[in-house]
Amino acid sequence: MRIDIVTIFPEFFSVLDVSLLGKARESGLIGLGIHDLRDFTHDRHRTVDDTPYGGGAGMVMKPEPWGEALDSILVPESVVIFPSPAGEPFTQATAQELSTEPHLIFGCGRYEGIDERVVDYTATRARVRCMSMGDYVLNGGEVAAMAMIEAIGRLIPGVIGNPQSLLEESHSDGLLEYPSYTKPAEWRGLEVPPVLLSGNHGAIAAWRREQQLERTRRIRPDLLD
Ligand SMILES: Nc1cc(-c2ccc3cc[nH]c3c2)n[nH]1
Repeated sequence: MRIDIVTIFPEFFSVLDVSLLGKARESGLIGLGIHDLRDFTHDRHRTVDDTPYGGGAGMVMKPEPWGEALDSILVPESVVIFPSPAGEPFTQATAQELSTEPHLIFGCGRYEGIDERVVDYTATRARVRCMSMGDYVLNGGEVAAMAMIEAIGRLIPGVIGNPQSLLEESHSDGLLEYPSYTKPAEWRGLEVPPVLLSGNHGAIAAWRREQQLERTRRIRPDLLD
């Protein structure tokens, strides 16, 4: 997979050079390109925003720099993702779906957002997804893009050492994950559930499934609808 990111804060994504995704890049599993939107401006002040038509507070990102930036990286197979509080919910299912794509482009907005014509025009040349990370408002798309890149990247075969662990996490099967324990067997008067020390794998699997269902009912009943 190749991932390209367009942003006015390219340094924000330098963290992708380390940890899990850093290794995936070194091994060639993920190609990464980070593009400064201001490199696609032509005025002395490298202007990327202007006042909104129709009035209102704040500034809107100009379409021209976005058009040139996306022209420089877009191919018909691309999926262009615009983080947005007005987008469709990004879920584990979305991450799974996008992890099979050959090319993702993340368009990180700032200010009050990007001129809508950028979304409309880009949709004539590639698939466009406006995606929300949740019902709260960030100052820009970079944090959302970072979260999506991590959620997607870790699902790419070969990125995670033990793919079995992907099968047992929250949301991988539509339920919250079961509680986990490790040594010591007793800690500050708290003991590990005895079934986990029994060696009875059938009983352990049944207990874990029940824990998933109980947790999901208690914490996220909406997942059971
Ligand atoms: N889930 C979520 C996305 C955002 C978001 C995404 C892009 C921009 C650009 C300017 N403000 C933004 C906010 N907030 N919350």
